[in-house]
Amino acid sequence: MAWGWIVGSTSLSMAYPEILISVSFLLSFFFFFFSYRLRRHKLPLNLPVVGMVPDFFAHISRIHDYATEFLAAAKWTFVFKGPWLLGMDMTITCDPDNVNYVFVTRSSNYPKGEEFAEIFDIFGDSLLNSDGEAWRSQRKMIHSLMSNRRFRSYELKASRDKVEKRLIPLLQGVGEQNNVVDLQDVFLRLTFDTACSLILGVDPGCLADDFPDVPFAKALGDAEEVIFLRHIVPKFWWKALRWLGVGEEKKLAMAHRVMDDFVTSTITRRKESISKEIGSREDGEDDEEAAADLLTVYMRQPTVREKNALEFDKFIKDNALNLLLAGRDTTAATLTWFFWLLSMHPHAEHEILEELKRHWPAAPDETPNPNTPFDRDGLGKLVYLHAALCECLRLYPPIHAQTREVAKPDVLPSGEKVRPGTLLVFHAYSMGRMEGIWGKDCMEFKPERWITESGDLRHEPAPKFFAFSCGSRICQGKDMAFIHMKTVAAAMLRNFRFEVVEGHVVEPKLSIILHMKNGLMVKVCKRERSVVTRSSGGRSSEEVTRERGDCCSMADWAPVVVGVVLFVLLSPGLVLEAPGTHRAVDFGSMRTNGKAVVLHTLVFFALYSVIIVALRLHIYTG
Ligand code: HEM
Repeated sequence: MAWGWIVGSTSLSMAYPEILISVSFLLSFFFFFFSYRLRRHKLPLNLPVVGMVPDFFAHISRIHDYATEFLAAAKWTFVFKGPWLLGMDMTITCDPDNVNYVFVTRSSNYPKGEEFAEIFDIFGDSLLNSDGEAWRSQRKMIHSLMSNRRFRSYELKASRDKVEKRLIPLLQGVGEQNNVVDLQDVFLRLTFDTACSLILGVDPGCLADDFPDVPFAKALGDAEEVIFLRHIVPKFWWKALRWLGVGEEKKLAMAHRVMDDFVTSTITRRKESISKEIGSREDGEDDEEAAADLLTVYMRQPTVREKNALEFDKFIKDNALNLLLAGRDTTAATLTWFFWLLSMHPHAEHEILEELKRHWPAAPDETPNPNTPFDRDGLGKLVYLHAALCECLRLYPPIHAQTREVAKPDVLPSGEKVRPGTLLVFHAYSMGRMEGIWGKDCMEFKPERWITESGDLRHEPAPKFFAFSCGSRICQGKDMAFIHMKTVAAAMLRNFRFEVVEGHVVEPKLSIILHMKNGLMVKVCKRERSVVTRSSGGRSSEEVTRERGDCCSMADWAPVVVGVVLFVLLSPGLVLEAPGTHRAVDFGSMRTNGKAVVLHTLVFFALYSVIIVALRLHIYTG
């Protein structure tokens, strides 16, 4: 074997070979022992040189559950070791005290940072990417736009319009033709049309019977995947690819161009028409019927009209893309997980339908009723629906993790010391699944936990319910998101039943947003008067993994089995007597070749890591 030649070709002899043999055996033993113990305790395996990266990649197909397991084992905070010298160590936490400390109490010491801005470079100098004064002034402006009275009523109207005129007729068509449809795709199209209408005042018509190709939507999906990759590969690697313009980075550059072209051309067209509109109206005259999207509201502000064109364009362009991402993907992802959860929990679906019946008294006739009779107050009465959405966001937060940098050395409430250069990762997904935070039933979907004894909605503090972030950077679209999601869910559930296609596997996609990897394939059936809900044919990836129970136990034993087999295979280079050759150890004379022992051990570790990674990848990806 090549390794045997390498091992044998070194020449340094050492006295006391027994010590080296013992060290080698001890190392191997500890390696087996700790790797086995760590896996039993669900902690990642930390290897020399490569750190925990092989273990991480071995579990990448179930990355969120993997993080949940090791955070639970580590009591909510864990220092993840990257390869030596690459600066990829990170402190991962799901401890609400740490969240409160970093996002609220001492937020000035924990900026998003320059690395975040670089990773999210396609969003320019937008709100999402900035810190300090630049962030504060943009946040203030966006807050004033989103709380504008005309925008607030337009928001509800636009949302209802899309549901009544597009979504319900489309689903009705799918149901009548007995077709199967991907609900995730439907929601992404719907929320893209709605977000464009609300932000830019145009409807791209993405949600249509023929499901047209939408380059912007595909580009945004590609960008989300590549930005996720930037988080998990070494910095120098993705930067080199970006510089060379190849691989995934080329995909991102192309996606960026498509998105930029769309936003720029739309804004240019809208600016002209809004200017004409404003010009044709007398000063101070306020037309209640006129469009009141964010761009229009922004342009109608007297202070903005005085701004120079460059300042204006920069603010709008940088933030439009930011808001489209914020508004489209988060809401669509939540709705997708929500409908999947309902398909698995008929009781919750039944409760929502009962609530809808109470507040939507007219019984549906033979044809689906597209009209959603809910205004802001009406939606406010749908407490159970709201609770079910919160429960979905607890278990499947679309922004599954957030990062922060450290400005000055500090100690977190959990006791971890942090200093400049430490990357903090707050894993919202794990936070919703910790027994110590949500109780023994934390893994169950129970909307009831959000309802008080008096029937009101239970408020949970933001550091605990972290789906919308917390502190000064809490999501600005939370209200808007609930209005839209409740309008969509109420209309869909009132009119249709959804059956997840038998055997469809549901699992998260590797992306900055928690989308479903395979979408959500469903059959659409018209809702009958007597509501009969059925449990779903779809299965979660966790269920699939559970079904492969033998594989899991095999995964637990894999480090030990591989270690023993590898050691036996490698042993000829270490222990066999071979006069005249330069083996690591010549048992005949008990002479040891020092370099060869080191090499032997390194080869052992390297092969061990590769085999374990390959094995685990095979086991978990099937
Ligand atoms: C279920 C739906 C939504 C969820 C779960 C959600 C969650 C979040 C989270 C976790 C953040 C913090 C991100 C970060 O700081 O990196 C955020 C920020 C933000 N969200 Fe949302 N969001 C949702 C919907 C929306 C909608 C519909 C809008 C409006 C178009 C919106 C607008 C924003 C904005 C402007 C920020 C930036 C706030 C800042 O940095 O000061 N979000 N959102």
